[in-house]
Formats: sequence, C-alpha cells, structure tokens
Amino acid sequence: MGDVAYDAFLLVSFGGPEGQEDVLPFLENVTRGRGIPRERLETVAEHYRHFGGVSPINAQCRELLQALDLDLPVYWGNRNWHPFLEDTVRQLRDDGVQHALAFVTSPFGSFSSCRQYLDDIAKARANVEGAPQIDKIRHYHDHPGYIAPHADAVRAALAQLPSRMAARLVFTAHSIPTAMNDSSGPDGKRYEAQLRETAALVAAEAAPELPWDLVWQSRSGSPHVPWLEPDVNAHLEHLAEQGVTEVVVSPIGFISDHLEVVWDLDEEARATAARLGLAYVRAATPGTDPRFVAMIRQLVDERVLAHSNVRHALGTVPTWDFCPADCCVSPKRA
Ligand SMILES: CC1=C(CCC(=O)O)c2cc3nc(cc4[nH]c(cc5[nH]c(cc1n2)c(C)c5CCC(=O)O)c(CCC(=O)O)c4C)C(CCC(=O)O)=C3C
Ligand SMILES: [Fe+2]
Repeated sequence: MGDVAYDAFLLVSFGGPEGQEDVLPFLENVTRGRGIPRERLETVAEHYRHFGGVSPINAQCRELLQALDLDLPVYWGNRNWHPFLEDTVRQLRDDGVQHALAFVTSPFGSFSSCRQYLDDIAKARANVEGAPQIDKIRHYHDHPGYIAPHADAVRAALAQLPSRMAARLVFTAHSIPTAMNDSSGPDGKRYEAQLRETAALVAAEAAPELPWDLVWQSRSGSPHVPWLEPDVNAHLEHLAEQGVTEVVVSPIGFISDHLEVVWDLDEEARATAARLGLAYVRAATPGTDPRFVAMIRQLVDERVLAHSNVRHALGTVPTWDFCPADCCVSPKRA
C-alpha cells in the first residue's frame, strides 16, 4: 500500500469570542443542550469580559498555524465560534480537497475532548455536499513533543521559587463529570489515565525528586452532578494545612494558555494561594514551542507515510488512528 494522499491539514479547535458582543452568543453555542445553569454562564461571561470579551484561544490557533510550516495547505475550523468548522469544510470542498487530516487542540480522550470533535466533523461533512473525507490525528498525551515543553516549563517555574527543594508539583486538567470519565476510551476512565500518565512523565522529566499530585479545575454544571475532584483550589488549602509552603501549578491538560489557564489559574488559584500564604508559580503551556510544533509535523508524517513505524510515545496507555464507534460516547447516551 502506498502513502496516504492527504491534501490538506485542518486545525480543529474549540473557538472563542473575539469581542464583548460575541460573548453571549458564543456561550449559547457552547452550552446548547448541555444543561449548564444560567448563573454559571453569567460567571463565565464575566471571565471573558475581563479580557475585553476576547478569548486567547483564537490568537493561539493563528500562531500555531503560522508556526507549522507543513507541506500541506492548512485550514482552521472551530466547534463554537468563527471560523466555524462547517464553513471551513465548505471551503475545503470548494478548493477541491479530497482527504484532509485533522489535528484537534486537545490531546486526550473523553466525550468533550475527542468524541464531540469527531461528531462536529461528521455533522459539518453531512451539511456540505461533496465534503472531503476527514481523518482525525490520534491522541498525543504522552508524545515527547508534548511532554518536553511542559517539563521545561515546570523546571523554569521551580527556579522562581524561594527554595525549590520544598516545593510541591500540582498538575491540573479540565474537570469533567465522573460519568464522562467513566465512558472515556474503550474501557472507561481513559481521560484520567492519560492525564495521570502525562503528569507522571512531566514530573519524571522535570523533577523526579519532588512529590506531585493531579487535580482538576474549571468545573461547571449542576453542583449535584459529581465531577472529577479535588478542585485545584481545595487542593491548595489541603496542601497549606499539611505545611506545604511552595507550589508549582502545571496545566498539563492544556496545549496553550486558554481562558481556563489565564483566569482559573492565574487569577483564581493564584488568589487562593496568596490567601493561604503559599508561594505560587504557574508553569507555561507548550503554545508554539518548537518541539510541540515539530510534534504536529511528526504526527502528520506518521499518518502520511504508510510504512512509517515511528510512533513517538513515552508512556504505555495505548493510542490508535481511528476511534472505535463506542469510544468516548456521550455519558447521556452511554
Ligand atoms: C475536557 C474539556 C476540555 C479540554 C478539551 C478541549 O480543548 O476541548 C475543554 C476545553 C475548553 N472549554 C472551553 C470553554 C468552555 N467549556 C465549557 C463547559 C465544559 N467544558 C467541559 C470539558 C472540557 N472543556 C465540560 C464537560 C463542560 C460542561 C459542558 C459540557 O458538558 O459540554 C464552557 C461553558 C461554561 C462553563 O461551564 O465553563 C466554556 C465557556 C474552552 C475555551 C477556552 C478559551 O476561550 O480559551 C476550551 C479550550
Ligand atoms: Fe470546557
């Protein structure tokens, strides 16, 4: 069999508002049919408003596309805001693209971070007659190009603490409902397993001598629905009670400084730490680190070269090119 003839690269992301007037329509798109309380929406709207109604995620997608330097033409489409995936798929079709390869800005499995993007792609294709075939690139939670920038960032953050040897590493990722975690991957709890592996790999590379924890952030939904815990703020309280005085918070669940990072960590968790008298440094995310950009090129090569058996992975949680139909299904349907 010859190489796979992909003729376009498609960046698929979450999308975010580009100004104050976009904030509410954007949040309505995000939460359509997902039962998020009105008060939570107003709170989150305030977080966006604090930054002029502009999500950082769009600039980060543009910077990533600029940095990529692929042999394929590059396109970008979002789930929740312009450029909408469906419009981009229409553009792909109009440009004569037959078979695109999609990179999603979340490295992990779960309904929110994997299946929903596959559903978005399927829906966009269904609405565009003559749409190209679109394959999604595999999970990359343990790719060296994802681990190394996070590990360097943890080292750099530790260097800013008064006495690095007494520090605690706190890895954070987006919380999800426990039911969504239970239906992640082919046999459940894959989201949590991948994040635990990412955390272990980053800790081992950055500071093997230090203790670390994996905690969760940015929960929403009804307080009666269980989500992954502990929350980062509660965990900081717990650490302070135990006598810990210095923390590095590393957002391993994020490829770049999304709103959850610049608000939930840089504002809220930092304030929690200040109240507790904890020295607090937030580690950087990969963004356009050259190793992360090179990872994307390697993941494209992995798929294009049919005989390539190079499949960079530092961990043991398996990844695959094509998700089975019953993988990461919505917990409501599971
Ligand atoms: C696992 C996961 C990722 C990582 C994977 C990925 O990257 O996709 C992620 C990313 C993101 N989530 C984002 C924003 C939001 N997520 C929300 C709501 C929710 N997220 C959830 C999970 C995740 N979310 C869940 C289970 C909900 C509850 C509703 C539901 O069951 O679907 C809401 C509604 C309000 C709120 O409740 O917070 C907003 C505004 C942005 C943009 C940030 C920016 O603008 O920089 C990004 C990258
Ligand atoms: Fe989210």
